[in-house]
Amino acid sequence: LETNLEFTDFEKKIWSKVMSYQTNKPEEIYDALLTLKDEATSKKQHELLSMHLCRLWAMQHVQVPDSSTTPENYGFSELSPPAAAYYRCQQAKLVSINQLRQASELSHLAYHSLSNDDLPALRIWLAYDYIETATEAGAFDDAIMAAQLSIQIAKANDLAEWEGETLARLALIQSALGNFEQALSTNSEALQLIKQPDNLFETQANRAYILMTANRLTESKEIYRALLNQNKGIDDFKYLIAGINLTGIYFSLGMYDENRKLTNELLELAIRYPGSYVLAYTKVAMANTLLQQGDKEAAESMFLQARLWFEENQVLEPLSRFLTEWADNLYRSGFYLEAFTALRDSMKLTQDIDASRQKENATLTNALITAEQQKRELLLYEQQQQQREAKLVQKQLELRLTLTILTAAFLLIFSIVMAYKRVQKTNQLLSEKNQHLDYASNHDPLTNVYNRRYFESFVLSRENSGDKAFVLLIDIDHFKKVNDVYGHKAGDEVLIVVSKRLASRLRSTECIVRWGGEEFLIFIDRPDQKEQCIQIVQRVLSEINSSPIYVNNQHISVTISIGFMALTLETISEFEIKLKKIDSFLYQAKEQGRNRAIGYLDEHLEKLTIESTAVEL
Ligand SMILES: Nc1nc2c(ncn2[C@@H]2O[C@H](COP(=O)(O)OP(=O)(O)OP(=O)(O)O)[C@@H](O)[C@H]2O)c(=O)[nH]1
Repeated sequence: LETNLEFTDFEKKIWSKVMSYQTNKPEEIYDALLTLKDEATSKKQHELLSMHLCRLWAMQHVQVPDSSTTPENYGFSELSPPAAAYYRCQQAKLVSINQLRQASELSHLAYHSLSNDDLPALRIWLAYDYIETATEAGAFDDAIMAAQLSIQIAKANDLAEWEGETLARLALIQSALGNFEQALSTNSEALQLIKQPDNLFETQANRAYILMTANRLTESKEIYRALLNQNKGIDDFKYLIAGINLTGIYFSLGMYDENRKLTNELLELAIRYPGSYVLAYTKVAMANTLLQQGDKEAAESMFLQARLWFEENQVLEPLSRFLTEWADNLYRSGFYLEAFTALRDSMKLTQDIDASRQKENATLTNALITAEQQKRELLLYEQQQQQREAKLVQKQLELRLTLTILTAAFLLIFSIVMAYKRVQKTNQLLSEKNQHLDYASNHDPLTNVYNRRYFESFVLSRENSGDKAFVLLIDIDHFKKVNDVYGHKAGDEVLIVVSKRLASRLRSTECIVRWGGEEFLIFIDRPDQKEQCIQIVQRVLSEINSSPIYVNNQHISVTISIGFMALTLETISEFEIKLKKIDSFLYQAKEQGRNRAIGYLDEHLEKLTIESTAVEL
């Protein structure tokens, strides 16, 4: 279930600065941490840094509340709901103004607001802090869980000293639960890891205390004696702490002489620290010693002085224990009434403590509920954030999809248009080509008049129409000579000019056909009258012979001979017979001297010869 518990580089930097508390003052660490502000990039990094800044600020401003400094000043995000780091900051501020009950509530809240998303460096700090809060509230399960988390993260980061300190605290919890063997074993583990002299002293004192609680007084006594020897003339407080506990053991073991000697020595030393807890504790030891010696008055006075200190400083739990011992001692010395009073006071105090514990428990429960609510809020907030992000991504996707569709549609339309244009162009080219082919298949390439192929289909389309027509078959006279004299190319030119001249007078209903080499056919659809046919023939003859043809700077005079016939369009075979007849008329025209026309104006009339401008019957 656990995520990666190793510190990142950023966390390591923070850690090394905050752990320099033995050589640096809080304000120095505070300033050192400020230099890391720009390196915090994520929200969690900001929270970790802000928690330490806030905590160090509170340490510098103990008993001087500064309402102008809100948590937001430490970079806690206003956007997201408060998190564990924020509560730890608030806790530090409450401690600084001595609001310990509220501070302890916030300690609960801070620890229970932790999530796997929080940085290991924040989690280890808050977990360790919480061990004490939870123990004081009697929430031993919570305390053990917090200790385990602290140990786990310490192990993941090779923080031996931290792991040792946590184990030392865990041992005390185990001892309080009556698991003395486990407590001693945990304490041994701690002793192997701890190197710092202060921590080492405390852990050894813990061991002696556990042994004392387990009623292993001789072992306990040896440790206390060793600690006493180590600190004599070196550290008064350590000497006093070890000494006070040792007097208790001497007393319990009936070693009254040693007890008296030590107690006197301790009191002499403790008096140098008026108002201190060590003085109060020493006075309790002294009171018991005096009572044992029979000096009841001095003993009672001494105990009262100590009792006042405990009451003033609300250190009630040890006081209730001392009262019980005191009552026991009074009873043994025969002061039954005093013993009863002391015992009654002790019980009253125990009741008060229990009530206070219950309050503390209620506080803890409240804190748990609040933490759960906060976690839910945080989760909701993150979900909303994720939803917002997801929506954004979806919108971007939709936009991209729309763009893709639009692009695809555009490309499709574009390609369709292009394909359409290509088809159009191809169709146009094809139709042009077809037109061209059509033209080429129906026309004579030299003169551009219709060819015989066209005429055949034309006649076929008119088969049996019964329409009247006038057909002229024209042949250029002595054309071979033109070729011979002026060249074949000039001959071609002559053919072109002749065809143009023949076509110049034709109407849309009339057509001209290149019939052979120098032969042309003129087809006149539904001629009006015979006179008009004669005029046509005359006009055709004069159109050619009236002016020479100008080719290659030379004038070539040309005449034509014509065979003609006015006819009715019936069957093709009949038409072919008639064409042969026309051909024979043409032949006759040649025979009769050329430059003339011979034919029928009516199939039933006689043959007619037309000479240039004159008409001969
Ligand atoms: N330059 C040219 N000459 C052609 C073409 N087609 C046919 N000819 C020539 O036309 C001439 C026809 O000669 P012939 O049929 O002997 O008759 P002719 O010389 O016209 O004499 P008559 O018809 O008897 O008056 C031939 O010499 C062909 O070579 C052509 O397309 N171009």
